[in-house]
Amino acid sequence: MKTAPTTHVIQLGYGKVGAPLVHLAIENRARIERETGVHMQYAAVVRSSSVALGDDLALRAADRGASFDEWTQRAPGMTLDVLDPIFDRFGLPDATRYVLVDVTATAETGPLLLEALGMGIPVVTANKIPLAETPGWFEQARAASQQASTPFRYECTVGGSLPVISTLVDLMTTGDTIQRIVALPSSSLSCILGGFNRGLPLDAAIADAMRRGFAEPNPLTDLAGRDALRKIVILAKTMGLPTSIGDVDQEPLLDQDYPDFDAFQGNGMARLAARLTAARQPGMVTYYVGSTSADGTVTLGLRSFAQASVWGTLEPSENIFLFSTSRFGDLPVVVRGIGGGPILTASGVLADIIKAAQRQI
Ligand SMILES: NC(=O)C1=CN([C@@H]2O[C@H](COP(=O)(O)OP(=O)(O)OC[C@H]3O[C@@H](n4cnc5c(N)ncnc54)[C@H](OP(=O)(O)O)[C@@H]3O)[C@@H](O)[C@H]2O)C=CC1
Ligand SMILES: N[C@@H](CC=O)C(=O)O
Repeated sequence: MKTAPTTHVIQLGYGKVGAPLVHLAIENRARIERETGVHMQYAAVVRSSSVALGDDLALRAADRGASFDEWTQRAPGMTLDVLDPIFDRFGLPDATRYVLVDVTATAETGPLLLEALGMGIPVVTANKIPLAETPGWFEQARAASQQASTPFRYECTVGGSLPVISTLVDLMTTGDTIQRIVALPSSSLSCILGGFNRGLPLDAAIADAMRRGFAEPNPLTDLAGRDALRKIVILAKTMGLPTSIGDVDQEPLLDQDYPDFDAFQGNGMARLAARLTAARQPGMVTYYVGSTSADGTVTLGLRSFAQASVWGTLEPSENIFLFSTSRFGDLPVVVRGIGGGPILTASGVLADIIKAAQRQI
């Protein structure tokens, strides 16, 4: 029987999403190979200052739960030096198949991901920051991917594991024209405002979003709408719009910048609760909603919808994306569901790794 070539996974990040990702990949390895022909091994897991090399380590990590202690100090910075020990051990990328996976929450990985794409190494990312916040990054990544047919997959940057980017790309590549996307893209804000809409106190709704793993490492990123903003920018860029983060007409959710979450608790929390209470109207639900239109208008802010509309049927933490297109006419294509959270996001990243290993762009 012909043996499938091995795809070596280099994973940046081993946090709330990264840890379950290793587990899912290892647990489902035989099934993945049987059903897709992709034989996957871990080459390395890289953290902020340490690295664990080799599939055997990843295997033992999966056996032992979420932590393993065989991390060694890694080269500082985020340049190709970080990957050198991996290439020394498993071979150079021209002779070895790799997929580079970013499940960190930092801009630091951006240059390395671009270098990898330039070397023909497929990139999978759930990290929105380089795509949305680093000027020109998304356009460079997409060009590098298209020029050499190197997969660049970022499904989980928007809507977690929901098929949002793939739906958008499929609509566009088959010649449909996207007129407008309206979206509730933040799982945290859906959880928080959905809970609040149903009468949960704001602090309890925020605690729920954090407990369920929706929040970013700094939860103020979600509460200030920055994470939702990143997602709307990624949708707009995927539509082919030249949108930068500063171009979005954003209604801020918080009354001021807070240095950290502790500083927000207390007065900040009370002021946000008062604002959301004031926005309440009988028979309506209020969410933090983004939209991106073909004419280049991109907006984000609090919007109220009739309880009797699809918005009134959303469960707290559900995302919804409504794509209005020329072909679909009056009835938009709708993608909705709970896509965020560590396990679901990890499953979406794993699906992207398999597609990248199959060279799906
Ligand atoms: N939670 C969710 O529902 C979803 C999350 N995402 C995205 O997934 C990503 C990961 O989120 P989450 O797991 O919660 O984040 P965590 O903060 O839990 O984990 C981040 C990981 O990145 C590592 N890291 C930080 N800087 C570097 C660096 N320079 N090089 C290598 N590793 C680094 C950290 O290392 P160390 O362990 O040393 O601290 C940590 O392991 C984020 O970008 C998030 O937006 C996307 C969709 C949904
Ligand atoms: N913090 C994000 C996680 C997924 O991207 C969110 O709340 O949606």
